[in-house]
Amino acid sequence: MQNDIKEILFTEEEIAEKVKELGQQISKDYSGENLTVVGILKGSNIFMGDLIRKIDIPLSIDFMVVSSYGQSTESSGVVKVLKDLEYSIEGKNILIVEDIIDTGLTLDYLKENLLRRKPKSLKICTLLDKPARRKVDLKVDYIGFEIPDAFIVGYGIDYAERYRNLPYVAVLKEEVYQ
Ligand SMILES: O=P(O)(O)OC[C@H]1O[C@H](OP(=O)(O)OP(=O)(O)O)[C@H](O)[C@@H]1O
Ligand code: HPA
Ligand SMILES: [Mg+2]
Repeated sequence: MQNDIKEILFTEEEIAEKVKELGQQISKDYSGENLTVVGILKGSNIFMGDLIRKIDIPLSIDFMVVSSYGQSTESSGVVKVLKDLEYSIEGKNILIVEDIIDTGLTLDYLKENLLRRKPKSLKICTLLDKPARRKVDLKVDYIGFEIPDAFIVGYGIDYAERYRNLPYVAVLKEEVYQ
């Protein structure tokens, strides 16, 4: 696994520090409010688990499973919903948690989809933001790190379902997928 890595962008320690900062900011911003954190699986699995343990106000969690990359390093442009939320979000403050925003197509679709369900508010938190590849305009409320235009793996993020268990965020060697 490690042999396929070109460069580590963020170590376990750097990620932990950033997640703590994000958790503190979110706790402050939602203090006294209800909060439902919606994780977008599978990629957000590890980030979401770490983040909610750094948020020290009462909250609920729910998940959606969506996929658009499959076995590729390019978005198919079609967001497939494999599992929907369990609960209604009407009248609730919703915080979407993503691992990475790349073209923005996944979140553009999800935002529209969730707004139709009439939440009280809808915000987005992502660990990684790759603005160079954006295809749609998107407002992101909480960003961990901005990253360069390269294919990323680790800390929940995959290539063809592999590398999610790497504890750091890294750039995958091009020869692995070319
Ligand atoms: O901004 P975009 O170009 O839409 O890319 C971001 C999305 O792509 C990845 O999901 P993927 O479809 O790979 O599913 P996964 O979370 O199961 O890996 C990632 O987890 C985001 O949800
Ligand atoms: N790596 C893995 N999955 C992704 C990426 C990436 O850089 N961008 C969008 N989905
Ligand atoms: Mg993926």
